[in-house]
Amino acid sequence: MSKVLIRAMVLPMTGPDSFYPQGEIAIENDRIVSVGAYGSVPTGFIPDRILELPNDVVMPGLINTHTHAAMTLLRSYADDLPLMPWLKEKVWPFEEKLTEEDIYWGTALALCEMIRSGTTTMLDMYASMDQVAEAVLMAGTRAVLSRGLIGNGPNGKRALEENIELVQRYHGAGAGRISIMFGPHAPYTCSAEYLRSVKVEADRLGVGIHIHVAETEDEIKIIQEQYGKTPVQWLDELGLFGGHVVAAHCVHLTPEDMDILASKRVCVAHNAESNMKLSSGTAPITELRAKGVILGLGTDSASSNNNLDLFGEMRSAALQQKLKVNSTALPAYEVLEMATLGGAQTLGLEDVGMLAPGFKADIISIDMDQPHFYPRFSIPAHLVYVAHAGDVRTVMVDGKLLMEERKLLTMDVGKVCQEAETRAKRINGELNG
Ligand SMILES: CSC[C@H]1O[C@@H](n2cnc3c(O)ncnc32)[C@H](O)[C@@H]1O
Ligand SMILES: [Zn+2]
Repeated sequence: MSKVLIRAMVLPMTGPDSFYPQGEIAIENDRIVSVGAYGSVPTGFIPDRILELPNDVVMPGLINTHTHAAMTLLRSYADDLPLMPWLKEKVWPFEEKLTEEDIYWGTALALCEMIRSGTTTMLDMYASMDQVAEAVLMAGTRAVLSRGLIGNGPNGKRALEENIELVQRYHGAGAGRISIMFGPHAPYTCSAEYLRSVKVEADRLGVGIHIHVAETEDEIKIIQEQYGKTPVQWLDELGLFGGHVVAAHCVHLTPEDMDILASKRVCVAHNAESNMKLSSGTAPITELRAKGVILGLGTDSASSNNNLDLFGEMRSAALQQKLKVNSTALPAYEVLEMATLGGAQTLGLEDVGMLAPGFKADIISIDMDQPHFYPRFSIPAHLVYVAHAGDVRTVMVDGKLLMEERKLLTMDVGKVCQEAETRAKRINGELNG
């Protein structure tokens, strides 16, 4: 039994007006007991530990709703290309060379970076997902994991079996910190028959589906030529929607596509920086919000971003919508919601994304006693337009500290960086001499 009391400025993300300049959060084991102003802690709550953080803002841990964690090994390896040549000429040949251990260490590197930038939960899509799950269990974070399924390739059938085994082995692992979804890669890499069989298995096992959708104009053209429809219409007609689905990107949508996403309650993972870097386009986030679509933020991989910093991603997402629509689009609090509660809803996690009694104690603190945070007019604006990864001081998941005073407590950062460097350079040597 552990009891922790945090004293700080508290932004609970329970509504635009809720903020405690002198707040307190009481935590018992993995859950929050109370959140309020100084003195609000229930009588009889005797903490084992008090974290005094009067100059920090404490908020829910950030949620990355679309990534490929192990691709940290390809960071700054394949730049300045559009999606299809990037995948076909650079990324897929590199990925062919990855061993299971490479994927473990690449994921560990991603988790070091995520914790250090305040991300407590990710939705991942990759191969060798047992390795990813083990890295998550070691790091102590929360994760939703999906086996990436390229159905049209020679390994499509085996990959689907692996996704089924992943559910059986890891759904609920780490005291519920890990859950599993199916990960059909995209409508252009999976046939109709394959996608139907993924949906049958997802329904049978009671888990969701995570898929790239409508990311580029090339994709729209391919699907239009093959099926005479938009990717969203095509997936809808196949019956893929209706259960829990996370559609990553959704950059190129018709008004009818947006209505389908809204009516089928498809959740959208928005990846502003990856969409900019690959020159894919600007997603219609303001319109999707207006239609009531559930929205989260993702970084995509460290190969198309090239970092996993959700603070940077919040800023980019906001600025990009302002450029596309007008300066009132996507204000700071709404972006913060996408990175916290919206992310939790996107991943189907009911007890994270807010600081409230009964919620999981997934909490971060940001050191506000730095020149770039003065004067303190608006905390949400500071968090979105000013803050960066290096401002995160404390990270807690399930009531356990993963980082304190910027020191990682669950991982040996030096060892992880060394392993990643050696492994990435080995593959580069094999490919490029
Ligand atoms: C089969 S595992 C997942 C697969 O997806 C690739 N990938 C990474 N980023 C993107 C993206 O933005 N669009 C499409 N595919 C992407 C990754 O390299 C893996 O091969
Ligand atoms: Zn992706």
